[in-house]
Amino acid sequence: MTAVPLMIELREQNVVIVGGGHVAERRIHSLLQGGASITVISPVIEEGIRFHWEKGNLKWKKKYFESHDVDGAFLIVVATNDSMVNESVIEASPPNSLINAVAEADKGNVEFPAFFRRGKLTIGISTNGASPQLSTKIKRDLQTVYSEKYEDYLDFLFESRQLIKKSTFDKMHQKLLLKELLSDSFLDKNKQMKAMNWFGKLPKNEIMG
Ligand SMILES: C[C@@]1(CC(=O)O)c2cc3[nH]c(cc4nc(cc5[nH]c(cc(n2)[C@H]1CCC(=O)O)[C@@](C)(CC(=O)O)[C@@H]5CCC(=O)O)C(CC(=O)O)=C4CCC(=O)O)c(CCC(=O)O)c3CC(=O)O
Ligand SMILES: NC(=O)C1=CN([C@@H]2O[C@H](COP(=O)(O)OP(=O)(O)OC[C@H]3O[C@@H](n4cnc5c(N)ncnc54)[C@H](O)[C@@H]3O)[C@@H](O)[C@H]2O)C=CC1
Repeated sequence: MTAVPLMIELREQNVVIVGGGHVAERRIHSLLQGGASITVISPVIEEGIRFHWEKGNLKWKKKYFESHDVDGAFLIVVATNDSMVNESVIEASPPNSLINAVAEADKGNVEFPAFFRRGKLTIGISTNGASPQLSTKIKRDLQTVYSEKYEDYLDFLFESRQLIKKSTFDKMHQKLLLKELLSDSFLDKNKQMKAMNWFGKLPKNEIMG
């Protein structure tokens, strides 16, 4: 069996992270980007987690895990260094909750891919648990191919698409035009501005507004 990639909306969802070590810190870094409502259960926490706790970005319960700690959780990150504790967290998890078991992936039902963002572009890599370090290596390779330039480029593609969709061009022409924007030459800011100027002047389809 192989896991299916999904992008997930976690804004204000209850996420419980059991354990406050290095892996928990890595998860927090990703989850805060999604606006999750995070509670960390751990007697001690890494500096990076403390930083976010002091800023009010997450809750911290300074204690050992107890089964009621995962009540009402949407996503649970099982990240202690004690396999017996990890086991009891999984057992206490509500039915249908998402579980990321960092020490034994098979015991959970969601995995975190290696990923990076360029504005609206997200590139995630998974090896289905075979080699997380290969994922990291591939991520570094792709970071050079999809450089910082892509951040503005994605905004350009987004805005152009809105304008093209509102134009009187038929669907076929719209699709062709959108495809043309994938030419590397549009990574150039000047070319983007010229194109936007042109798209802005296209007659609009009044029915679509
Ligand atoms: C299945 C998965 C489930 C999940 O955690 O979601 C999982 C599972 C496990 N990882 C383990 C070990 C390590 N993981 C890393 C690093 C990363 N691990 C990540 C994801 C995943 N790890 C998911 C699969 C993703 C995929 O298939 O690629 C990354 C990509 C993303 C992230 O963590 O955010 C992140 C890179 C961050 C980045 O660069 O972006 C390192 C290196 C390091 O820490 O520097 C080591 C030590 C070296 C080694 O063992 O390889 C162990 C053994 C633990 C033990 O020995 O006890 C297990 C448990 C098992 O194999 O069952
Ligand atoms: N998925 C991944 O990417 C990786 C997974 N791992 C696995 O993840 C585990 C955790 O790794 P690290 O974060 O580096 O460990 P760590 O040793 O830095 O942190 C462990 C944390 O668990 C907490 N803890 C221990 N007992 C607890 C309890 N009863 N209740 C609540 N919290 C408790 C500790 O206070 C500590 O904060 C490792 O044992 C290893 O098996 C390790 C590296 C990468």
